[in-house]
Amino acid sequence: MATTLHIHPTAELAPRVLLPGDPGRALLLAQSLLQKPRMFNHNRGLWGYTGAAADGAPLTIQSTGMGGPSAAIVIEELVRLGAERIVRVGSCGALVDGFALGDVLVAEAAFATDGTSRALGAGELVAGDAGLTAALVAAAANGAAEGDGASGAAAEAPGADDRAPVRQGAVLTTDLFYDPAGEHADPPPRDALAIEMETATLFQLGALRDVATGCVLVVSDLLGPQRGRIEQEAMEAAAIAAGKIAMTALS
Ligand SMILES: O=P(O)(O)O[C@H]1O[C@H](CO)[C@@H](O)[C@H]1O
Ligand SMILES: O=c1cc[nH]c(=O)[nH]1
Repeated sequence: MATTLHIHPTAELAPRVLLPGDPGRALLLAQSLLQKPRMFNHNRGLWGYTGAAADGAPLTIQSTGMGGPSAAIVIEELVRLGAERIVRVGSCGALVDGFALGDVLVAEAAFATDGTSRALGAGELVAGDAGLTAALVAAAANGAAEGDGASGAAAEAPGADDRAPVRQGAVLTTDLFYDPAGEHADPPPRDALAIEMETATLFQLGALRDVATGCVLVVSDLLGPQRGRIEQEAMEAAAIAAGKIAMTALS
């Protein structure tokens, strides 16, 4: 079996991959979405799994760890091993009003304010694959219509009826979760809906390596006018909903 310096496959890699940051979320998604999951990687604590998705074809779920440098290593090695379509299933902090904890957001582009994507040559804004993004939006809309998109927490939140069921737009990718300069080193670009740490790197590497990339995010934090942090149980339910959206988009 082919191997790489950091990802040491212990099962086949599927050509389509879900990419959470959190290794625990990789395990949760593997247990929730895959038939007969097998460990794909455990080197460096970056848990990954391969099994059969709902459509019967193989799907790999591989964690990146946190931040662009770790994500860039994992994505590069997955591509070298044969990954063709990759969807990040991440968490984010909403920067604007209108989100509730557990909402799902499709990131169609990322403002590259992190060092990794910039080192890879990203300009100010880097986009994901248009077809994969459209498939994510469609899958999220269907999931929301069936009550399976945003989490129950979002559905019960005050003002939930006023929100579009699926939000799509640009996110801000940054290097710092804890920023000593304040909430953010720079005022966030006005049209960034949320902040997170890996999407610009994923999209830039996708463009460089000719691999289709997309991103669906769960709102785990409210950083705009309203403040809050999601509970673990609600995070897990929303992550499974986001994972289903990503799996459907890759079908
Ligand atoms: O939940 P994940 O996918 O790790 O994503 C977000 O969560 C981490 C920070 O808590 C960063 O990796 C950020 O991008
Ligand atoms: O990077 C991140 C991820 C989740 N929530 C945040 O506030 N920032």
